[in-house]
Amino acid sequence: MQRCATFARSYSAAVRQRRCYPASRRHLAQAAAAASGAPDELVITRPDDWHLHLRDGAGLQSVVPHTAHTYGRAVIMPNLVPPITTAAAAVDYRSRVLAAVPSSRSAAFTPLMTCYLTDNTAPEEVLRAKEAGVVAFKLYPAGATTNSDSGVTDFTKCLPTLKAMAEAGLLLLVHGEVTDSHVDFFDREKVFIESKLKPLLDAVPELRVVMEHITTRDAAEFVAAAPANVAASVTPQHMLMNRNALFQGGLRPHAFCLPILKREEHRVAVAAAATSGSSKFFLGTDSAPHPKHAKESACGCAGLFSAPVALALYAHAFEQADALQHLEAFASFNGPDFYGLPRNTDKVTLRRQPWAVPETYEFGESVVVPMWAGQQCPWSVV
Ligand SMILES: NC(=O)N[C@@H](CC(=O)O)C(=O)O
Ligand SMILES: [Zn+2]
Ligand SMILES: [Zn+2]
Repeated sequence: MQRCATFARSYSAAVRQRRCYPASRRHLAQAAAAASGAPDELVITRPDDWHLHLRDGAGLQSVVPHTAHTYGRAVIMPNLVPPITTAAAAVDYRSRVLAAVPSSRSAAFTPLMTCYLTDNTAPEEVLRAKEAGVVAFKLYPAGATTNSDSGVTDFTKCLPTLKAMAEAGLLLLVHGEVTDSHVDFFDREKVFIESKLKPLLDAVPELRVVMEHITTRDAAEFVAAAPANVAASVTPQHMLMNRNALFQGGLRPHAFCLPILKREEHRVAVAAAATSGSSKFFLGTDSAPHPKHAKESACGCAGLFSAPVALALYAHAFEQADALQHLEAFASFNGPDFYGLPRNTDKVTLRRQPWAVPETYEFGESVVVPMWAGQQCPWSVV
């Protein structure tokens, strides 16, 4: 709020001084930025998306180009129907993803595959996954989110497998929510940290763990204080939106994702952690497309499709926090460093050039409503 007021003031001052009316929204924004000393252009190392849902079939063809266009690599989530539970299935899925990459980016975009952890994943599967170039296993507590019915019911059943992962250098990516019906929906993440994540880390202290899509002050503080083998990915929606977005003038299915948006104090804490410059927090959009009709339903699916707009919105969130100087590390350095992979070497350019986010994008036979649909996004990826 404070920041918006400052912008508004400096914009009017700029217009007054020049005694003219800028011709376009871009000029308006640039005038405001110039008056506040903010940059109009950011050139950063090409980012990676460390948490992405691409689906399969015709939908996959529609969404892959949005990510391949901007990012060097993406960690591809395995929650298909049926889920990708084996190294062999991950290898097949990787070839379908690669076939959907536009030819202009085919040599430049690398999907990093994951496998879905179940109660029955054998330690040998971890070794096969390692051989196949799979980078991580994904822990979905059974029933916690979209397509998670085969998820883990009790992590102690997986201990030998988790130990094999630590030995092989594979990461564990965690959807950090409990599913007990007596736990308030908005407390699922906080309760998960105490009742599941801490015991898991005590049992396998050497395992590299990413707490995915953190949404609470509790998670931000937990990760910041944890040892160096624990990190977190952060989505644009959890930096920019609080739970009021779910009820703005009526029920808003396109703001529904899991973990669900939280109170403003949690948004502030998550945004502060992401923009702090700490190397423990990195970009993971959790872009999760669902057909428009599946969201606008009596029992709507969870997930925001952010791939076309996420990087620009992260820039917006970092600017709101006066922390644009930390955007590049968050988007392009902290993720590969944590995964033990090289950083990208080429660049992308963001320009202060507002654009109206389309109401829909093509999604197979259907359409998908993106995050920020119909709203102005102040930054563009050139
Ligand atoms: N984030 C979501 O709300 N949905 C994701 C699943 C997930 O990441 O939990 C999806 O696959 O649709
Ligand atoms: Zn999740
Ligand atoms: Zn996800």
